[in-house]
Amino acid sequence: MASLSYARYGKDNVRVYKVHRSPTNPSQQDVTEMTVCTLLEGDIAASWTHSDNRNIVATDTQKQTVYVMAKLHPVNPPELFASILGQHFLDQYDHISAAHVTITVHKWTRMQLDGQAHPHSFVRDGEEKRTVEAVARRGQGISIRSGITGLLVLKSTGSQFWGFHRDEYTRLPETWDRILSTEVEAGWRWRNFSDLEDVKKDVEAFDKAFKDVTKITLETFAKENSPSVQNTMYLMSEQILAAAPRVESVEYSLPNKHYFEIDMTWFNGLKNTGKDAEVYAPQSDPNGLIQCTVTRKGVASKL
Ligand SMILES: O=c1[nH]c(=O)c2[nH]c(=O)[nH]c2[nH]1
Repeated sequence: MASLSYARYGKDNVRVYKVHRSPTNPSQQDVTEMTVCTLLEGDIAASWTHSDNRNIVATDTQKQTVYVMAKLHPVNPPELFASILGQHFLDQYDHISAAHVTITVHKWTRMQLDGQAHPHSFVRDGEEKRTVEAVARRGQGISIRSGITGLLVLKSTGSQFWGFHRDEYTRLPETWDRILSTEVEAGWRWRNFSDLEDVKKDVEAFDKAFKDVTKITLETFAKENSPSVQNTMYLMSEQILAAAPRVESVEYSLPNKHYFEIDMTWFNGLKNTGKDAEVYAPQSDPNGLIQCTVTRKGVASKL
């Protein structure tokens, strides 16, 4: 017969905004906007199997908890706030065995006006998001995966793709000069944290890693004469492992967003391919999709 083999539940898309006003100058403010998801595991099966809701911490309660924790605690870095929330659910509810907390941070960059940082005006200067997935599991500490998604980049030259396998299915010509564009999704997993205090001890590492990953990703993308998306993402991952000692593994997922040359010889012999190519057709689909996980030596890998 049937048995419930896995269940978790919670509130998704909890939108939260928090302002910090300087105690000495209240118009000098910092803001954070994020979207939070909480999912709880534990002794909850009876709700599914026997209509018994006694152990169900309502998803509304989980949402109210997010608001209260955001009021009582720092929301930055998001890795810390996710850990505080996760640990709270374990401390508050004995029958909950694991709390999954996912945070997506939305960019608000301080405006620069006449060369001056404005005290309380911000601009959305990019759609890329900082992300965190934390799991607080009773007796097993806190595991954290940080990430960045939606970072759209393009280079108009400095990318090649040749020497790949050819057979009767192959049509793609080799190229020594092509456009390369992708929407970066990167993730980095931290060595397990024994508890919330352990997270707090390393709290500066989170913002540093996010800055380092962004810089390494952009610089490597721009500077390398890329032989393939595969090689470029590996070089990025290696540098991140070197820059962030507590990071155990790095994951990249990179779509290859193609730009096709357009043959215009039908129009009075107009040359627009090869070295004459200037006008291209950006493709929305299909796209290549290249993924990897690069693990610090000595840590078990999945390949
Ligand atoms: O960098 C690339 N890797 C591939 O595996 C591939 N395949 C393809 O058609 N173009 C590319 N580009």
